[in-house]
Amino acid sequence: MMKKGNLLIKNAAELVTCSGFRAKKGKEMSDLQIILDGAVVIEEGIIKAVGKTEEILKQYSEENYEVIDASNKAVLPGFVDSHTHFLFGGYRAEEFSWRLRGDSYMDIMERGGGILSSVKATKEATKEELFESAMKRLDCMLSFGVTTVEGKSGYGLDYDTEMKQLEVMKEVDAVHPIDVVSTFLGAHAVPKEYKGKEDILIDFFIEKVMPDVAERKLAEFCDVFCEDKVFSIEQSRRLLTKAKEMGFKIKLHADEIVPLGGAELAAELGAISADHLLQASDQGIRDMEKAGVVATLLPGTAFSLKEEFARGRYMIDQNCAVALATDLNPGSCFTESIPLIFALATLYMGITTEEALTALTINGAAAVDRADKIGSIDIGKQGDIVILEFPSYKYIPYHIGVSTVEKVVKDGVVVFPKIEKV
Ligand SMILES: N=CN[C@@H](CCC(=O)O)C(=O)O
Ligand SMILES: [Zn+2]
Repeated sequence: MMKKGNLLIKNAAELVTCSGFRAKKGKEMSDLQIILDGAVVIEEGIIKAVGKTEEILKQYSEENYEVIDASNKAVLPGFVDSHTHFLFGGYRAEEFSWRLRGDSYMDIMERGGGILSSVKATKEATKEELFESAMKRLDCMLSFGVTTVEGKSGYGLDYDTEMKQLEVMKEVDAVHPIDVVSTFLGAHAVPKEYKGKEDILIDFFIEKVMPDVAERKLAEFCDVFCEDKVFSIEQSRRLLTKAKEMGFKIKLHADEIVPLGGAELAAELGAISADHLLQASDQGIRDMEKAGVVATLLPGTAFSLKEEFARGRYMIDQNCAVALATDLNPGSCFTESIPLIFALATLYMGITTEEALTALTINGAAAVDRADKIGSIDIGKQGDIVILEFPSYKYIPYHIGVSTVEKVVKDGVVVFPKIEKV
């Protein structure tokens, strides 16, 4: 059980609350609900009061709390990185250089590399090795202000390795300050022996793996790589429909490389989010808006694969709720960097700084179905807070690619920088 703190943060130049308890759509994404000279009180890890410093100090005595003076600093909700594959064995640096020389991501996968090479390395890795490397990646994310992360299995594709990934994710969640939301992504790639027999693999997940994952509560979400030459719309529909019956919430890797209709399927099935969406159709975007599916965009991946970015501006103008995430993985996007995501979203996707901040806080929370608990500085939510070294959130994309985070608070406790006792 992580420690829960009693903390009072006062004199914040900007207290950027991002206030809300559900995903923000379209124009709502620009409304950050900022309190100038703001203060926030956290008791037992939960936000108790939010307001102007003067008002808060009339009601709450500083001597009952650890106090942080945030003069000349902006205070924001902790970031929610709602799409990652942070737990994996091995690396694929060689593949990166193949891509630089012109090989495509899908070609590398077709010839047995890509995801399948991470599957091999993850099968070979011990639980201890997976744990150690995952903890290191989460430490890096924490330094960027991430307080909740979604993590997927999918580098196993067999019973034992999928379970191993999910079990280690649970162990990491128990000891690391960042909260981990787990997703079962068994249907992430097709091993050689299942080529042309994808339906049999889907049956295997439905019958043999998912019931145990559900019973052992190893994952909250079920996801699928719905893509040409991976899993079809029909196979994805079958898998996710069963997943819903078993109590999983659902997500899709949708319309990343080919416009297959993944966005439409996400809306039809009532998915919590559809992710990537580089090739999502106008109809798919309209369907997602109507069905309230969060569009999770991963600009780091488009950048790393040298693809056109997803149409973030258009989606927001169509009144969608957009989230942004790193997609940290060993292949298509090996980065934990929130500043990089901010830079790409604002400079290349036509997304404003305000919208990007919403996309990484309350909408990230909505993408993991936790908008009632995290993603904003509201009374009753977890005391997950980021303090910048600068007086305004506007410095985040302006200081290009560099972290502006000075302190991170999780459940009312300062967890970054780590205070080493001497
Ligand atoms: N596109 C599919 N899956 C991952 C990549 C995983 C990998 O290349 O290892 C993604 O979201 O980008
Ligand atoms: Zn992914």
